[in-house]
Amino acid sequence: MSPSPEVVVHADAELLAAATAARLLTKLVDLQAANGSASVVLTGGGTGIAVLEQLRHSPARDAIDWARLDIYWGDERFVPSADGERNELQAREALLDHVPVDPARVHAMAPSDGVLGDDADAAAAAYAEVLAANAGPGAAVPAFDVLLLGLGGEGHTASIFPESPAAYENERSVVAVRDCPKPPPTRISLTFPAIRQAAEVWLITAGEAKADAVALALSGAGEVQLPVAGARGSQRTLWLVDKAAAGKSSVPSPPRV
Ligand SMILES: O=C(O)[C@H](O)[C@@H](O)[C@H](O)[C@H](O)COP(=O)(O)O
Repeated sequence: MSPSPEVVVHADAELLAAATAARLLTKLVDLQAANGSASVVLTGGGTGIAVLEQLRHSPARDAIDWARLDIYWGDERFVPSADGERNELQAREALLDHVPVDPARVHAMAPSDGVLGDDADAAAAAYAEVLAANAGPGAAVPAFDVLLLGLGGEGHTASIFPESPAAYENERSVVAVRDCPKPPPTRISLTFPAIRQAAEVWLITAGEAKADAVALALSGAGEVQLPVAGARGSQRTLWLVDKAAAGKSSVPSPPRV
């Protein structure tokens, strides 16, 4: 696992989303130049979707070769495919339906009205198979280049909630989670072992409501009580936060504008 998170603080939520979009764009362009392709794991939540919207509007957007980008999700709400709560639907509206991605390289998690029916465990197992099919030799999960995550006020990330079974999962790469405190209650989520296969994990969060979780995570809280603390990349863990979310942490604030 990477060393302690690097923290970058931006003045406000809008600047955070714009700066993160610019950072992601440059990262993916560099990866494609070096490796011929790139992979990214998207997150749900308002901040994660705001980054995608900013990326859509970037004048440099098509510097990314969208056809050579593998796209995954860190978690999904287990609802019907047309339900606006779906992270995939929100990501498509924000960005993916506006750029020429290769549909075969967009790996969405199953909806509750798909071929697997309303069986969240089957949906989780199916996604684990997708990950394994796209992983390197002997690996169960691709070595994602960049894995984006959001943060809940009580410390959840992806759909790993405090003290939940998913927080204790050390074998499977994908699990169904139920009775989530953040609606909708049933979700599909990557687990810590899967998240930690990513070269870089970027945690993106904004707002005063996240300040306690940010401060606790940066001061050494455990991953079961505060799951975001366990979300580390194999090479790098980057926390991209706004000033309000950093308000209770001893991290340098952005320059006065
Ligand atoms: O599907 C989800 O809900 C997300 O994956 C979840 O982990 C989200 O990122 C956080 O709850 C932050 O959400 P906000 O950015 O909207 O606060």
